[in-house]
Parts: sequence; structure tokens; C-alpha cells
Amino acid sequence: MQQHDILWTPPPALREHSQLARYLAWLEARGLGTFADYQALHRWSITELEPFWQSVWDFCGLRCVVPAERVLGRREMPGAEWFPGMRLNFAANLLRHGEGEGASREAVVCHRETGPEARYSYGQLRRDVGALEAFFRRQGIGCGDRVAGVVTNGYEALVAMLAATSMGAVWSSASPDFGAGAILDRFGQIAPSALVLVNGYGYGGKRFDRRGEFAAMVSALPGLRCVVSIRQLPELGHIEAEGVTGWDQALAQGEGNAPSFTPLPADHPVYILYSSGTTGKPKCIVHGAAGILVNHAKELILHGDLACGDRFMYFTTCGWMMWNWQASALLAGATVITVDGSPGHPDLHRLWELAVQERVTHLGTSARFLAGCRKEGLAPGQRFGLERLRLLFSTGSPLLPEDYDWVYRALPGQLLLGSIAGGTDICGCFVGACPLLPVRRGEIQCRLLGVDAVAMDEQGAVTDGRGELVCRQPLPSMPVAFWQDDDGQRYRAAYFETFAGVWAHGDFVAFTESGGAVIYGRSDATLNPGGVRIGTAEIYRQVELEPMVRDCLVVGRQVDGDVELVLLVVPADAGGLDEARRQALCRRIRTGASPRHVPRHIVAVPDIPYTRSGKKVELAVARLLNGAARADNHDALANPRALEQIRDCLAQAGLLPAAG
Ligand SMILES: CC(=O)CC(=O)O
Repeated sequence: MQQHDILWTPPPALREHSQLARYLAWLEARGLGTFADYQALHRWSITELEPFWQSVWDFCGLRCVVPAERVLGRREMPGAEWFPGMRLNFAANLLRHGEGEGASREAVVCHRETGPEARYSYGQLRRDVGALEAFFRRQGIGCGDRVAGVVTNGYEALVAMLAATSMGAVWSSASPDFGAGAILDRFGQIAPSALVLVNGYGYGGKRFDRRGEFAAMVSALPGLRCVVSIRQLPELGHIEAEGVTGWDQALAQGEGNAPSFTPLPADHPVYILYSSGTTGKPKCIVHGAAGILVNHAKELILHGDLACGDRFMYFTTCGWMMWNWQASALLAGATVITVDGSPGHPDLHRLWELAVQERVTHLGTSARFLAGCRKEGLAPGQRFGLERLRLLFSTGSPLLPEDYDWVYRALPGQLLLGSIAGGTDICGCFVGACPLLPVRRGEIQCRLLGVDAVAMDEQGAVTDGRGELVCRQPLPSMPVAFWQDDDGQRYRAAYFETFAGVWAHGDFVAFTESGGAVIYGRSDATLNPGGVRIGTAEIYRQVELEPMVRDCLVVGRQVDGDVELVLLVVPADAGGLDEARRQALCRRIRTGASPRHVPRHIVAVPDIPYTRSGKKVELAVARLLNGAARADNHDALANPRALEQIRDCLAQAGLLPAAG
């Protein structure tokens, strides 16, 4: 199989009846345009930004109380002004399908490691949102306050977010497996007035009691006016701290109240998300209501072909923006199936089994999970059928061509594999899935509608080759601000310093002739041996195919004004890394990529460090290798010990600079 070979073509049913096909007919019927193909539609969407985004709003039936005076006021970046004059409520839009007969439709199904599954209708969800909002208001929480959650991916997290955003409070969440330090690094900056907390969580068949640490954390957040505690571990009591109310009690106190759905300006903050914070305190990224709504409607309804009656399950934690994305599936009237704990417990079949049991139509996971399934030789299609699955999303890191092959070998051929990429910064995607385009091996299908993305070389010229992923025009879901960044200096520094006036995302990318995209890794981790720019994913693509390798990471070591590549490898077995294996790895890299990609050093290590949302931590290792005394923020890592182990291995290999 070659890179870019077609693995899937849209069947006639999608070409005629998908939401995107209906949208095309809708545009034509309204005289907005007739488009021969997706590329023509995309061109229109970036040349006519205002009619395009208005058409998404209208086609998806989004609601506002006062319409906008126009779609775009100021259009310069940073600072583009979306939907000036509009007044709307975010939660009202997510719950709009729960009205009238919609009340009985299933809204949320929760699968937990720590208890039986639970099902909730849209009617129940609305009632609980109204009750929790009323409870919050009685505690003096209101518009503009921050409501923070340390919660698992389940029903309570959705209720709390909707209750907060219904009254105009800002929702921000972390996952309970974060260390208390990592949570305080985040919430300590935004000073929440309310905190919703679990007493512990289950992961991989084990139960983790977090009451002691979380009680201490409550004391370290002085602005709190109320704390709601969830007995995620039902055999344990609530967190013992001042002002704690149990979840059921809080709902009982507010029972009988409907959500207020307070109308607010388009840029009113709804979410605060965080950068990974591996090299310092996480940045607090503030997202606005209308921007998230219209962008998620586009991504989920048009690109994801999600509709009322569909069943949507994304494996995520509340510490990753894919949770916020998943919540927006309610916008389409879909049923959201939440899963907590480990995707690999009791084994890697868990997600596939749940997908069958819950008749899931849209399943989302990470490239790492799919690679794990390939390596284990799973064949979920043969084992479970999975005929209802229409779309499989993958993100978190670039999906290997071999994993495209695995998907179309091991899963039913009808499904669209939607590799998507963007991130926390836009709480969405620049490139991703399209039901009207073929899926090509190793390639993300397209630039999304309304996204004017190109690759730029280091001089700021658009290139057909590999370059920095930039977005040349504003997107509604670009952040409205960073928290406590009144002059916008940190915001500008994060995206607008590489090239003036355009958003540089920090990914290293190439767009293909057919309009698809291949991501080669983070651009700040690109390697420059002999002046040739190499994306880290180009090397992972080769190395991770070797059965002898369980995991790997590559970084550049500065030597005499040049860079030499250092490959860290976690061997898959007790065989370690002898000379024959090293040579085999080098051979594969040389033939699969190029001689330039071959590492100068290969070092065996016990583990590779990951962020809490599952990304390899290249920068912290590079800093270590190039003389930083210590990585800045161990709390940001899922497995901080890995960094210490790597330091020891690098020292043993004589690769660390002499102290002093
Ligand atoms: C959509 C994404 O890009 C998600 C991520 O990888 O963080």
C-alpha cells in the first residue's frame, strides 16, 4: 500500500443524504451558491466568511435572543469580533432538542468503572441543570463567576457545565487523576467561586480515594463560596471540608427550577481550557459562547454528519478539550455516551464492546489507542459486527498510515475514518473529516470549512511542501482572551509572533494535492540536523512499526552549532536494544524516511513521558538533553517519573552536558 491510496469512498447514501449534502442543497435553494464539489464549497467558505458562518448558524438552527448586527465586526487577528450585538445562551442551544416531545429522548448514557450504567433523558437533564443552577445561585454564584470541576467523564460533569453556562458562569474542568498541584496550577489562576468534586475515581480496575488531597485543595482556593461533592466511589463518604454539599442534596435544594438560559453577548466566556503546562504554568485559554457553538455545530453536524437520533461516544477525560467537543454533540440532539476509567480495562475490547452495546454511530478515540489495537492484533469488526458505526474519529497525535490500514482491515468497511487535528487553543479543528471526500491512507481528509489554513515556510511564504500550520483568517472559536492578560500580550505571543497577522498553530504540516493534510508533529519540536527540518512524527512513523519497540521519542541534541538526533526507545520485550536491533531500527528509518532521519544515538529507556491528554512530551526531554537543570513542571505530566528515568539513562549514555 502506498501513502495516499484511497481506502474509502463516500457511498451514494452519504453523497445524497448526509448533512453536508443537505447543506449544499440548502445553500443552492437560498441562492447562496451552487458548488460543484467540496473544494469549491471550501473556497467560498473562506472568501465569503460572513455569509458562510451565518449560513452555518441558520442551517444548524442555532438560537439567539437578539440577532447579531453583522457576522464579523473587526476582522483583524488577534481581536476579530464575531457576531457583535448578538445575545444568546450557550446551554439553551445545547438543550434545545429537549423541548416538547424531545424531552423523552435519551440524552446521556454513562458507563463507569465504579458503578452500574445510568441513563438520562433530555427532560431529566434539563430538570437537573435547572436545579443545580438554582442551587448555585442560592450560594451567591452568578454570571461571570468561574465554576470549576474535578470530575470524571459522566453525567454530573455535563449537568454542572450546563448549569454554569445557563447563568453565564464560566466552566473549567480537570480530571481527578491530576495531582493536586496540577489542579491548583490551573484553578489557582482563575479563582473559582464554585467547585464540583468527585471523592475519587476508578481506573484500570483500581479505586483511588482522593478525599484527603481534595479537601486540602479546597482550603487552597480562598475564593470558593460553595463545593459540591459527588460520591463517585459510592462506598466512601463525601469530601470533608468546609461548605461541602453532596450532589443529591444540592439538586434537591434547587428542585423545580428551570434553567434561566440568561442571554449574553456572543463573546461571553463559556470555557476556560489550559495549555499542557509542561514548561511552566498552563496558560488559561478563554473561549466565547457563540464562537464555540457555531464552530462545533459546523464540525459535528456538517463534517461529522451528526444528527438527532445518532449516538456519540468520545473516549476522553474532563481534562482534555475533546470533552468539550463531546458535550456539543447535544447540539445535534444526539445521545452522548460517556465512558470513564481506562480504555484498556479489562482489555482493549472495552470500547468496541460498549460501542456495540450502545449502538454507537460515532466513536472517537486517540491515534495511540488505535495503534495499541493494531499492535495487539484486534479485529473488533469480526468479533462484534459494529455495523452501526458510521464515523470513527481519531486525534491526539498523527495517525500512522498502518493504522489507517488496520481500521479498514479490522473494522467494517462502511465507516468513515475521520482523523482530526486542531487543539485546545481553538477547542476544535483546522483539518478533519468530510463525508463527501475519499479517505486516503495516512492523510487527514481536508481543511475544514471556513478554515483558511496553509503551510508557511520560515520566511512566511506559502509552501506546497512542509511548513508551519497557519490560519490566515479569523475563526469564531479562536480564544476571546487569555485569563488575566489584560493587554493581550500573552495571547499575541502564543499565536501571532511567528508571522504577523496570521495565527501560527505550532504544528508542522503539509497539504497534499488533493487538499488533504499530513501532520509531522509539533513545530517547536521539529529537528534540524544539518539544516533540514524534520517532523518528529516522520520518525515515529517508522520506529513504531518495529515489533521490538513499545514506545519511542526523538529529540535534537545541540552539538557544535548543529543538531544530532537522539532516539529514546522503550523495548517491547526483555531483549533490550542490542546492536542488531539498533541496526534494524536505523535501516527501517533510512529506507522508510531518509538517511537524514537516522538518529546519531539510540538509548533504551523504561518509559516515555506523556502529558495528561496523552501527548509525548518532547520539549521537556529536549531541554533536559540540552542542559536545563530540571524540567519546569512535573505536575503537568501523566507519568513524571519517566523524565527522571530518562535523565539517568542519558547520563549513563554520556549524553548529558557536564554540570556547571
Ligand atoms: C482536535 C485535537 O487536535 C485534539 C488534540 O490532539 O489535542
